[in-house]
Amino acid sequence: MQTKPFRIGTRGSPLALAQAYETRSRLMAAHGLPEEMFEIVALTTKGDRITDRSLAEIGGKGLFTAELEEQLASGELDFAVHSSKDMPTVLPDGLFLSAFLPREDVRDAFVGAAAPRLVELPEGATVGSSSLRRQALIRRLRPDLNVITFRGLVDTRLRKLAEGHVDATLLAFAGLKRLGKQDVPTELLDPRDFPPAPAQGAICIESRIGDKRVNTLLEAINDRTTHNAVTCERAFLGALDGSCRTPIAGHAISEGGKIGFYGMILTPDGSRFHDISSEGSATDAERIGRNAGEAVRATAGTGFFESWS
Ligand SMILES: NCc1[nH]cc(CCC(=O)O)c1CC(=O)O
Repeated sequence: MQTKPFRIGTRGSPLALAQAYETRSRLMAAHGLPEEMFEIVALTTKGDRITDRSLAEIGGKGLFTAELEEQLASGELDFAVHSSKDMPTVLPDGLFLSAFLPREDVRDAFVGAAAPRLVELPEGATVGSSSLRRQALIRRLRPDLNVITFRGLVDTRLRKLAEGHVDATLLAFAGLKRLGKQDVPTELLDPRDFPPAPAQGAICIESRIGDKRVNTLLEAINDRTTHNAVTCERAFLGALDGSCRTPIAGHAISEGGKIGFYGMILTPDGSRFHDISSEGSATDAERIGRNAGEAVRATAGTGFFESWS
């Protein structure tokens, strides 16, 4: 008897679709299944529809995931493929992140029209970015620059750059690579000066807790090292992220059973920041991240978070 195909939920953006296709290919290879066993279902989310305001303004990360999660919970979809970076730290009851694909390059890419490197931009040049973290990190390194909010699909942003709306922009290198645009960056930013967003560069799969058929399928493509690193980074974010208005960076490297973590919070103007390094056993990934978040929160004090809101 022919089994029903798995229904894979995704956003409809070119990046999201590329990520869903990559997931399907890995599942086909891991299980020797034909393409017909997977049906890709693309949904338009609220985050995709509203492109003229910053995410923090319109309600944060859940905007990209709510519709997919409703259809997952109702059984309309079997699993959903996401950029881990876009996932809220708290998921709806009954859903979990069941698998992570091997992580892509975590670095932010600088795309400069006026100069190839961030440090070489002329004084007062305009940089477009939608991310509070990137905006704050740019201002920290280059307080003279004019940083503007700049949302939309990768192609839209690159077009606006080409048309001269801005002198430079920043994008995740991972996303550019997945779109075949690895040659677009004029500089790749060092994660020590420019730490990435928690979970940047990692594709995750969300499914129903207790759905044995689906979770067994997904387990085969889970990358343990990525799972550990992203779990640590998300725990850091979870310990800090009350409002989604705080610029937060976090990067964990998991290797040989160990995990090393570096995290940072900044004021939106980049004038003040607190950072933390910690390490431990990879089996403690979640605790290492959460402890780092609590420690940095305590060092910063409540005044730090209230100083700009
Ligand atoms: N919110 C947008 C988003 N979510 C994930 C990525 C890139 C891919 C990734 O980090 O895995 C991007 C685009 C960007 O930041 O340039």
